[in-house]
Amino acid sequence: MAKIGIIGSEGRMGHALAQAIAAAGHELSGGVDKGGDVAGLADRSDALVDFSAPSALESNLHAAIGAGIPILVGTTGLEERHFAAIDGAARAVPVLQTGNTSLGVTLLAHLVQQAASRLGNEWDIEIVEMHHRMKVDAPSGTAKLLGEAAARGRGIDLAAQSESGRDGHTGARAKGAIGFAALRGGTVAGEHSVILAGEDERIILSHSAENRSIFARGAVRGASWLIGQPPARYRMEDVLGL
Ligand SMILES: NC(=O)C1=CN([C@@H]2O[C@H](COP(=O)(O)OP(=O)(O)OC[C@H]3O[C@@H](n4cnc5c(N)ncnc54)[C@H](OP(=O)(O)O)[C@@H]3O)[C@@H](O)[C@H]2O)C=CC1
Ligand SMILES: O=C(O)C1=N[C@H](C(=O)O)C[C@H](O)C1
Repeated sequence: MAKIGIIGSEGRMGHALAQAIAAAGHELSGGVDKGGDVAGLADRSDALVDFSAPSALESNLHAAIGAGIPILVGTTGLEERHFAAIDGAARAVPVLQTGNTSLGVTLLAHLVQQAASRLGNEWDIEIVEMHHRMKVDAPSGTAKLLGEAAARGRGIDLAAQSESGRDGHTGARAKGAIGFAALRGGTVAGEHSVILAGEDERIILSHSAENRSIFARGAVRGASWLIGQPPARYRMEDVLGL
């Protein structure tokens, strides 16, 4: 049994995570939200799980380092400086960062990488996602993760070849681009489709999250797996043995 602390405990994911911690037989060591004592939470936890906001990331990493415990970062909307901070923290403690903690999306990313590597760049890749009306970042962390998988398969740099936010006279699609489209509405937990569009045919690889429990279960599995691992940066693939 592990003592797991939640950052963002009063949020949608925080509530789902509290249930998943109990269901897995672990102990909830406590939770913090904006302005809370994250260092104090880290001191009484075996691992931290962060589903909060990018602005909280650096103090969360410091708290994990201060207590010498692992941290799983599920927060999305992260930028380059956040990834640099994660790399730095991973020299001191085990850190797992992912845009999606579910088994299904982790496997989907593998399938996308394989499909992209086998099909030439005359096959256009578009990633479409839909989430609930309260989501604040776009494209979703999962869409970016799937885009990275497709880019790895193609052997290209995603940042240099992504197209998003098309509007107005955009001109023709650039050959080899990976496109993103984000829809928002209702209470959708998470829908992602990777469309590989070729001459006269399309392959569509999709994942539907029916509720947040899949993310919560994956996060609990990831956090408990991190305990006892040496300091490094980990991925959900490591946890799930994929
Ligand atoms: N990786 C994955 O598998 C998944 C990732 N996510 C991501 O997790 C994040 C949270 O999602 P969700 O639960 O829906 O969002 P919510 O807005 O429902 O919850 C966020 C929580 O974080 C708290 N918070 C905000 N700022 C801070 C801070 N500086 N320090 C500590 N706590 C803070 C909020 O508190 P307050 O209200 O006081 O601001 C709130 O309780 C998002 O980035 C989302 O994209 C979501 C699902 C799955
Ligand atoms: O904000 C959400 O709700 C979700 N965020 C993650 C993302 O940005 O991909 C994961 C999931 O799709 C739900």
